[in-house]
Amino acid sequence: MGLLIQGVWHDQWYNTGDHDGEFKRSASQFRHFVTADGSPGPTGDGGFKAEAGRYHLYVSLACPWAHRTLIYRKLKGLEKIIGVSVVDYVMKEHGWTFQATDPADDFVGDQQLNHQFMHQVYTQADPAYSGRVTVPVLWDRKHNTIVSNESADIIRMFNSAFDDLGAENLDFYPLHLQDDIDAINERVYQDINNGVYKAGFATTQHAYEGNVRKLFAALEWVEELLNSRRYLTGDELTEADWRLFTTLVRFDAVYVGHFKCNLKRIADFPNLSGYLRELYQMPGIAETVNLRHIKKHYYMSHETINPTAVVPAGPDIDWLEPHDRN
Ligand SMILES: N[C@@H](CCC(=O)N[C@@H](CS)C(=O)NCC(=O)O)C(=O)O
Repeated sequence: MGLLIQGVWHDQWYNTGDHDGEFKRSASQFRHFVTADGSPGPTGDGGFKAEAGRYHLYVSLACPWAHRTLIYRKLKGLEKIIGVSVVDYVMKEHGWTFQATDPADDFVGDQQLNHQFMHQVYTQADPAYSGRVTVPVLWDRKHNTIVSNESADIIRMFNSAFDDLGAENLDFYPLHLQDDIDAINERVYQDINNGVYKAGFATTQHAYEGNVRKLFAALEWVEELLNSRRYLTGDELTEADWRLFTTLVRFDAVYVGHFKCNLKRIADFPNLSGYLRELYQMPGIAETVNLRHIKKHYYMSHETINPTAVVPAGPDIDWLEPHDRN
């Protein structure tokens, strides 16, 4: 794990020392938007028009943020027009790499730029880049640069910008639900999506306790919401659900043990566990979930948390068990 400083790679772990043992996620720096006509989006510059074959997505199958973008690429039917490159699951002194630890993973590699390391993709976009080298990244082959390294923005682009190019007619951010989605996203992001990291990367008891309690209070809140609602905002499946899904699907396999989020498992919440299975069982979704990469990534990459890099065998989860939600 490391970062780029003025385009030079430095191997260093997250610094929690300046924040009382709290993990602070840094803001994404490439914030342009692909739009149907190339006009500027909510942030960044214009000039990124939706075109078949022009954009390429870099992901880790382990990463919950990158996973959102893979789900959208699948559900919106964008696989033929947006290529993808997958990094290896081990992220250590070189950060994300394109060298497969397991030779059977022939899908690991940089299909677009042929680099060895993800940080080279960043320095190709900006030779003086300073900051973390994160996935996902949406690459523009035309301008030879990064459009965005913010998953929340990339899924909004995938949701609508490619609709004239034959994308599936599905809208996960419909106008009438946008306020509800934004409000739910905010708490889910702070306390659940990022909450598991804030608990897991905390380096003081105090920081850990505060974050793990908030996380479980938020899970109880969602459990309660799902008593009366099929999905987070009601009857329609939206962006809010997919953003929660990628954390839930990793929870019992990784966050309970590795990140010490162990007050309960998702399996112990009747609504959340049925809801998780319902989403998992939707067409195309299971193909985006690689629990081998997920488990190996966390347990083998975070040396300060799991120095032996031993990966636990369980839990044994039956994803295809009926979800009983209707
Ligand atoms: N805000 C970003 C966060 C992405 C992110 O933090 N990705 C992690 C992987 S799960 C990463 O690449 N971390 C590498 C690092 O921080 O050095 C997004 O949602 O796109």
